[in-house]
Amino acid sequence: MAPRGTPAKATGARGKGVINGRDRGAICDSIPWFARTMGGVHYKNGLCWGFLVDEDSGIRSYIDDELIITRTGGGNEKSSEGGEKILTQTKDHDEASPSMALQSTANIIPGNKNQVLRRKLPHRYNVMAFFRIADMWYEKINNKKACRVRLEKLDLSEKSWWAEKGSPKPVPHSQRLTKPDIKQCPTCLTHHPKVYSEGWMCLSDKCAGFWKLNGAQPPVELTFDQKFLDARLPADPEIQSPSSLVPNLLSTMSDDDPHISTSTIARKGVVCPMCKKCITRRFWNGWKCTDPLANGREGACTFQKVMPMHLVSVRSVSDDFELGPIKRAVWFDSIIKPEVDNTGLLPYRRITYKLGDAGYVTHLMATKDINARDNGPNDLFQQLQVHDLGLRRYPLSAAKVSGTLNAQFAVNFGMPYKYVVAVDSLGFNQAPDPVLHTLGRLTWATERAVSIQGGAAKPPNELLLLGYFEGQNIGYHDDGESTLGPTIATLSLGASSIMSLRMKTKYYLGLSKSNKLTADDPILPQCNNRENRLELKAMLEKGSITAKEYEQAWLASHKKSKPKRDCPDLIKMVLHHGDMVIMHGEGLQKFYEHEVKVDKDKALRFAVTARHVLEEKLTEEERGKGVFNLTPAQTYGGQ
Ligand SMILES: O=C(O)CCC(=O)C(=O)O
Ligand SMILES: [Fe+2]
Repeated sequence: MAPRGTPAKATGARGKGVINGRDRGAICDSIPWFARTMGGVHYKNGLCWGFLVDEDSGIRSYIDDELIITRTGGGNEKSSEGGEKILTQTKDHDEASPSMALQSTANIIPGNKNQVLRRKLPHRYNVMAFFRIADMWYEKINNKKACRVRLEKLDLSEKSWWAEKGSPKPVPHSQRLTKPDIKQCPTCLTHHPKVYSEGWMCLSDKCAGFWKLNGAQPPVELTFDQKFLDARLPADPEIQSPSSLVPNLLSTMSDDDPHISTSTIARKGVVCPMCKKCITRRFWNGWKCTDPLANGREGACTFQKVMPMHLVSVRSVSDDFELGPIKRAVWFDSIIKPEVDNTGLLPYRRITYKLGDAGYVTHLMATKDINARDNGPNDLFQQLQVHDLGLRRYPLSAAKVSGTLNAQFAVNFGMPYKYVVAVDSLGFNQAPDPVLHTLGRLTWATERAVSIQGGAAKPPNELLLLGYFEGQNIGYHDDGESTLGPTIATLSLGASSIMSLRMKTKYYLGLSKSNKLTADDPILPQCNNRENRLELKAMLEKGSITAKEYEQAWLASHKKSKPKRDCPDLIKMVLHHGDMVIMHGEGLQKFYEHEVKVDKDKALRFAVTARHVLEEKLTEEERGKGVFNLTPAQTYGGQ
């Protein structure tokens, strides 16, 4: 469909745009009115705030210098014949009507893969201008009802930056046509504009005459009526945009504000004041437009904003009245009942949760005295903030949305640990004193937690330090099993958190996401439908049923068990400042997963995790990084 005046081939836009979005993750992090990593519309509190129109803008979409016509909801999928994406879901109610009633503004982000605009756009994602929803109606797309909107640019006096080079100045708003052709439906009596030049249609989804052209189904390809495209609502100075088009977050934060440096708002992205690129908060102490890790692929904008990192005290992140637990646990009634040992590792209380052959989780609970000793958790919490550790956020290795970063700030010392993030590791000889003190504590905890169970642990040769700003968590994951030894020890500092552990869904249900029976299903204790699974497996092994009969009986019994989707949490622990957790057993990472949720309004937490990376998989140089010699002061004896 090529309405009058639209060039057939993409031509150059006259301007450079107002914001440069390289990837969707950075856009969503930096622009408050488009914080949606999935889908084309950002809804919040009942209103539409932004539309992203990229390659799949859907059938009968339209964009020009002042107007956009798009869909508000539903999912797209490639049709079975391939090619054009088709509508697969619709919404019963439309989300655009409150925005229209309240005359709120919305913004448009076209991606450079958009074919409808036919303009060469300067960036991968581009921000246009403020628009308002001028019309809303229903159509049928792929035989499903879909809500459509027509948005008009708010300020018609200025030529749009994305207008074609050399295009004429816009006609003054006062001289514009104000109404398209409008007709009343003889059946439902509502009024609708003539949207398509092929003829007027009733656009009320409840009407018997809905979406019919002279009583018959309209063709799929339709052409917008030129009057519908030309009409503009009268100018209305009352309609104001609620925020700046180019967010200026930095102007709202004072360097002197002691509450801001690790706050939720301070880990948002910013728009570079020099080159207008959306930049995420990748660095512990601020934003840099060019990431040294990108090796020049990003251009060379020199903008950086370094935030003074105000010291967060243990007091301000600790709810405990006298700063620290006194040998007590919060009892969550975990499904796995713990063993409690008050004497074996004095002054710690040791709580161990056993998960059969898979392994065990030991929680060492610190005391007020442990925390207050020299170079103890209170000192370490402060020292880790004072030293420049090089903490930063890394791209998430399995990100669905390009540019998504791991939530936490990380730095890796010793052998490279590449499981969660591809972190470039520093040798232990570059580790500052407080980091070596944490290594001393974790080496002690690793050895003690395993030897008290009659085992022998390999000492750690890798340390990952994670910094959690306010509101950051780590979702369910495992720490990987192929390159790591079986013991993983973590020291918690600062804000308290809840660590939970559950069986991976694949083993809990015995079924993958794509409904395939899990091969070599271990049928672990606490898994769903365990008795029946064991019985069927025994029958299969005896040869009393065939593999096919097994599968059929298995699926039937699974369905009957009415399973929950995910395994309930088997272990839940409150990790206080100074506590250590030791996970031991390969099966623990293979069959189970863990998550940590930090007290949500607390400014800061560090988690320091020591692991043993298997050396066979590493190069000579990498092995050298894991060698360390602790001084007597850095060596910990459990006090
Ligand atoms: O924050 C924590 O206590 C645990 C972190 C963790 O699970 C990890 O680093 O893999
Ligand atoms: Fe982990």
